[in-house]
Amino acid sequence: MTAAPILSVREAARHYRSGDSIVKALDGVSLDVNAGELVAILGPSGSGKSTLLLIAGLLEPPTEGEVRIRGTLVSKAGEELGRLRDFRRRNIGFVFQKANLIPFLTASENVALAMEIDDVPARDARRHAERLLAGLGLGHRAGNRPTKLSGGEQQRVAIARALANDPTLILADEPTAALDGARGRQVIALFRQIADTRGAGIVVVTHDPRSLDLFDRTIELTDGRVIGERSGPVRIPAR
Ligand SMILES: Nc1ncnc2c1ncn2[C@@H]1O[C@H](COP(=O)(O)OP(=O)(O)OP(=O)(O)O)[C@@H](O)[C@H]1O
Repeated sequence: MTAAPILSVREAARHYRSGDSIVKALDGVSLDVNAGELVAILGPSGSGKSTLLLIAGLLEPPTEGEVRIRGTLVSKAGEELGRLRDFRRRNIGFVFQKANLIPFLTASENVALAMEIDDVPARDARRHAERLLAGLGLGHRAGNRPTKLSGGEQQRVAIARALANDPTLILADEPTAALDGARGRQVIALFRQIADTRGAGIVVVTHDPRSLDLFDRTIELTDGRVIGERSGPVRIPAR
């Protein structure tokens, strides 16, 4: 028997009313992501990339369509998502363009907090946070506050925080936008490693063509619809 995809979005639409007109932010998009897969979402500004992540991440309900996580129907049109808060915290890790760390907490406290909210005892949470940070090459930074960290380091702390509850699905919205090319690639390489070693399904919205060779698949959106899908890593020709 083949396992159900980690994430399955079916015919998802999200329409917003804007004055007298309707904005079709998403207009019938389907997407499956399997364990260990790293998928890129590409598309021009306003094409619906963030909306797709919000729906996949159970932060917004679709206006039409449904979302399954590991085969279980969790979100569909018109359903309230408040009841899924715990489910979301345990199963889905989010990484955003800005790291959004809490400025008065150290790196390890920021990561530990994600576990303490989930009732992990503080000492265990701190120990696990330090292990995660060390695994991301930040062991020496665990005691630093965010202002003492570079942009790339802050983003790695945010990734450690997203990994804290060992999610099966990780959703990242332009996580490398604030980073230079080399640091951006390091972040995507980290996602590649996490997909390979933990079997997480990972979806990354990106504008950066330079790291596309690290992805298993790219999906291109325009005007809320999928206009292209490519399997297999994109090989970037040497210049
Ligand atoms: N809450 C909202 N109310 C009304 N319109 C919205 C809302 N959220 C998004 N939209 C519209 O839906 C469309 C898709 O937005 P979305 O943020 O998903 O695009 P995006 O591809 O992520 O863009 P960007 O690359 O600029 O972040 C846009 O036209 C946007 O203005």
